[in-house]
Amino acid sequence: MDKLILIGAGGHSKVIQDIANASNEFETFAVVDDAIDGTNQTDGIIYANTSFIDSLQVEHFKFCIAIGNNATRREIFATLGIPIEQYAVLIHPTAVVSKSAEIGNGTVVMPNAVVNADSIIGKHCIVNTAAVVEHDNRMEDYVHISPNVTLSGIVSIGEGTHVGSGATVIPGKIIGCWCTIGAGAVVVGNIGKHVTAAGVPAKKIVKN
Ligand SMILES: CC(=O)SCCNC(=O)CCNC(=O)[C@H](O)C(C)(C)COP(=O)(O)OP(=O)(O)OC[C@H]1O[C@@H](n2cnc3c(N)ncnc32)[C@H](O)[C@@H]1OP(=O)(O)O
Repeated sequence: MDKLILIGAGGHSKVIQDIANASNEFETFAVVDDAIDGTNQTDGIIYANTSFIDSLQVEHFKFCIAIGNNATRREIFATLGIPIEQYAVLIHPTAVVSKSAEIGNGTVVMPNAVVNADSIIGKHCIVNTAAVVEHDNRMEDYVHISPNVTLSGIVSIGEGTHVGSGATVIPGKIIGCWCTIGAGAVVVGNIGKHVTAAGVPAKKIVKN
């Protein structure tokens, strides 16, 4: 079993620990976070400040940036400098992932999610609980697909975009990078970069 180190100790990290426990492929060795002072051990897991990683030979461990915020995952990956091959792909045993799908290092696929044929998912993405990523999707790095989202066939999602809980994207649509799609939205047209869109059909939200 690979020894797993989770970076981040919040709610998202707890769900990832459950995935690691359920997978029989990983054992959680440590949870590190900038908010933890010093080092302690609970139930055989080390809880430590992020600087704990400096004392380790990273090639002996697998890592996961267990933080929900997409921009923060990108920043931490860049700051730590741990090679991408050391980041785990974590897939809950109840998730269904096509053999022809590709999933990048650092990505987590949560319980009951589905990733269908020939979809390509980037690095450090989150396919959250019961999300459906249909066939031939393209998802760049640092994307978060929230619980119960449906991405229909041949959807493309740009880097860092967050699709909110229960949203649906109809087939063939393209959503640019660093967008936020509101919970429950139905995306029926392409969406540009850095856009927040919500509603049915999804429309850009402009803040005054
Ligand atoms: C396990 C997990 O928890 S994973 C995390 C999943 N997280 C999510 O799904 C969150 C998704 N985020 C949202 O839906 C947010 O409401 C956003 C991003 C769409 C908008 O957030 P903000 O920018 O803070 O906008 P704000 O709350 O001020 O609302 C702006 C307007 O949009 C409306 N609005 C906000 N969210 C939505 C939505 N999902 N659908 C329709 N309209 C919405 C508001 O009613 C408001 O309308 P008004 O100007 O007429 O009063």
